[in-house]
Amino acid sequence: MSTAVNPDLLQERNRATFDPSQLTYFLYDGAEKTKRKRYIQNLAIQELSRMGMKQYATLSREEQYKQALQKHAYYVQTQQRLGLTDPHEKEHLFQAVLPCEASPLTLHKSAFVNTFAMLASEEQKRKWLPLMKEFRMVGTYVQTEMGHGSFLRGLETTATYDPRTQEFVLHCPTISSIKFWPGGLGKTSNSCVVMAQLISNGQKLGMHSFLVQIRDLDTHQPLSGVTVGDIGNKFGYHGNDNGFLKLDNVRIPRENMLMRHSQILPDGTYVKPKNDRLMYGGMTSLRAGIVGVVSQRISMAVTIAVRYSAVRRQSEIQPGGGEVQVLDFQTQQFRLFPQIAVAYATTIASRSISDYYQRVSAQIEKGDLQELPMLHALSAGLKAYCGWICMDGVEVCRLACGGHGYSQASGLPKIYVDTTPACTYEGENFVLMLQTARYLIKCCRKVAEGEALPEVMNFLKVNPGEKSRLDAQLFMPQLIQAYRHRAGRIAQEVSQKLQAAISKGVNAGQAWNSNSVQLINAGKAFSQLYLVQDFAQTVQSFGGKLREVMEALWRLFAVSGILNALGDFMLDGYISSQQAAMLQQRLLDLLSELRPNAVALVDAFDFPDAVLDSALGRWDGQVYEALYDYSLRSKLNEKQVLDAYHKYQRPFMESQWKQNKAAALTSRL
Ligand SMILES: CCCCCCCC/C=C\CCCCCCCC(=O)SCCNC(=O)CCNC(=O)[C@H](O)C(C)(C)COP(=O)(O)OP(=O)(O)OC[C@H]1O[C@@H](n2cnc3c(N)ncnc32)[C@H](O)[C@@H]1OP(=O)(O)O
Ligand SMILES: Cc1cc2nc3c(=O)[nH]c(=O)nc-3n(C[C@H](O)[C@H](O)[C@H](O)COP(=O)(O)OP(=O)(O)OC[C@H]3O[C@@H](n4cnc5c(N)ncnc54)[C@H](O)[C@@H]3O)c2cc1C
Repeated sequence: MSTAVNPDLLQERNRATFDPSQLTYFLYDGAEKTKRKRYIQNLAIQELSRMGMKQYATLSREEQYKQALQKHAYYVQTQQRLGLTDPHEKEHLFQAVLPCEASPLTLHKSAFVNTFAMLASEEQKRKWLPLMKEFRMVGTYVQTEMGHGSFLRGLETTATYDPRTQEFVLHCPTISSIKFWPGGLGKTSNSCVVMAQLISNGQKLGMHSFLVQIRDLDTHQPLSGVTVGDIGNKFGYHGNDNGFLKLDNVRIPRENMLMRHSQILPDGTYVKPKNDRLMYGGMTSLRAGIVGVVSQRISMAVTIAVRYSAVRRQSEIQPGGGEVQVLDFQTQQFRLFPQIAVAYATTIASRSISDYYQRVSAQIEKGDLQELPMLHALSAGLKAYCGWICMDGVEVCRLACGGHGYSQASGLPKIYVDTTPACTYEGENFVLMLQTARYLIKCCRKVAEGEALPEVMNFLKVNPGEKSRLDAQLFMPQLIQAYRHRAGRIAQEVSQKLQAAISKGVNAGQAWNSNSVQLINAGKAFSQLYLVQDFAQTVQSFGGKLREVMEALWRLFAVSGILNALGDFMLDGYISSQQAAMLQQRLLDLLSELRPNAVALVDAFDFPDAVLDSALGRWDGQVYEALYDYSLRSKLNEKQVLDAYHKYQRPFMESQWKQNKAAALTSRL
């Protein structure tokens, strides 16, 4: 394959008005850490290539599973070999080893060990953490059942305490109570944290967590009373053996209930937790982490689509003027540039929610639970909102690549099927957004009662007759104020509707359901406000040319967000028709302004080609060579005439021939 860089891409890189390495250093915390990231990723990419790893998309389900295990083992061993302790360095390595290739071992650390560490007592941690860390115990987080996932109080699996033997009896009494979906459960895990309804002394005590061994640690055979397996093929995520588990009166010692926050004493007495929401801590941590996962996915997808759009030439703008780069079409810019903005906005939000998570969990460790409701509302809202916009964005990128976007060679289907489950797992997005709305409504009540709010919630003190002062300059404070006003207005309006319904005698549940579409909108508006503010704050920390470009990108994010939900901003007359028309025009101006920097903005993400795994998104832009090479490697091309021709196609053809068969058997027309 040619080693030259495609001249269109070269030209794009030459015409950028800022130095993308400045942005790369921002993303990876400086020049030194960027160098280290590149070292770690290149090492892994070269070693894996020498180990003969195959392209994920060319493998069967079983092969994807096997290769993912092999790669995950390499990931852990390489971490140890290089002595990596920094979580970012581990993440860089992971990205290079398993880019969008669901591994059956992902849940071991992120959900099994982490949840265990959060919910177990010190004594339990001393006993089991070493076994988990050295992979004697390989585990997952087993919560969802066939019949219930969102509604945790509806889970049916029981853990009944037997004081005579000081054991819990774990049991799935019905078909709907079979645990279903947990990652790595089907074939890989020998242990798990199981969420089950605790029953002691005949009392139902709600959902609690238990450490349950499901397979022999040596032979890996399922233990007695355990029925476990893979759930079968899915939309994607094939490297992962999402599984089912049926527990049939399985007995575990009393010490296997995770006892940090609540306990069962030997005689069956229940000791309540200080706050029963602490049980959900593992989910909150993953939700915060998922914002980072989806931001990475959209960053990859938009890198592919923008680079490809710079080398793809199609149609003329001026008759006779020659074919243009498709990136020059306004419609292509309209589709792709907002996705670059989404990629940066969500990346920035993922950092701040992760910092906030760390801060609040440190407070929780010390027994201060004051900020837990805010953390829950924010992590749920951002997980849902970022999940949605990143998933939609990946598909926009795929469609913007035309026919080749539909080929696995583009890398985009692989990214999409890895992004979309983030809207479902760890809390279905609508369900989570309603949790965010629940917090907003509580805050609205506080406003009504004159109580103090956390600083970030002050936007809920809405000035009803307010009019926007936005003009063509698109000043930051005015744009941000538009989002504050809209988020505040929607939340207050739906809060008043709820109050009105309740005072008319409608029960609270009914009132909630009848207003839930608007409640979702309130949650979205709040989450979007968070992204807009956070992105703005980061942009202000940049200087020089980088600041100019990132300010334009931020404006595009803010303006396209308003235009996509124009009704929200205009319904109460906050934004006038003239202002709306001005925003429509300014959006188009921003597209032209950003055009020279589009490639530099995606180059700054610094994804190695092996991570993008895309014929279209290659650094050198040699897309046609790569596509052709990919086709030649299709398994169907291994033989010139396939067995299926002789077995099915030929007999079928012959069955259709009306003329004398012998005559038709001539080999050329
Ligand atoms: C540090 C490491 C980071 C690493 C990051 C790496 C990332 C790795 C990347 C990729 C791998 C990902 C691989 C996939 C993993 C998938 C795993 C799974 O899918 S596990 C299953 C998830 N299942 C759900 O999420 C169920 C959703 N349902 C629920 O959570 C609940 O049922 C909910 C919230 C919908 C309702 O809970 P209610 O029915 O028990 O209770 P109510 O009465 O509604 O709430 C009680 C109070 O508790 C609060 N609450 C609920 N959840 C809370 C929480 N988590 N924290 C704090 N408060 C909470 C509520 O807001 C409410 O508050 P008030 O009473 O209004 O004050
Ligand atoms: C790839 C993948 C990996 C997973 N990994 C794990 C894992 O490791 N461990 C684990 O335990 N689980 C796992 N799950 C399960 C996952 O957490 C659940 O599927 C998820 O929580 C959604 O629950 P559900 O399937 O019951 O959806 P449902 O709740 O049945 O959702 C169906 C519809 O009902 C709506 N709905 C439900 N409740 C409400 C409500 N109160 N208000 C309004 N609408 C509502 C939803 O919005 C949705 O549109 C995984 C799932 C997937 C797809």
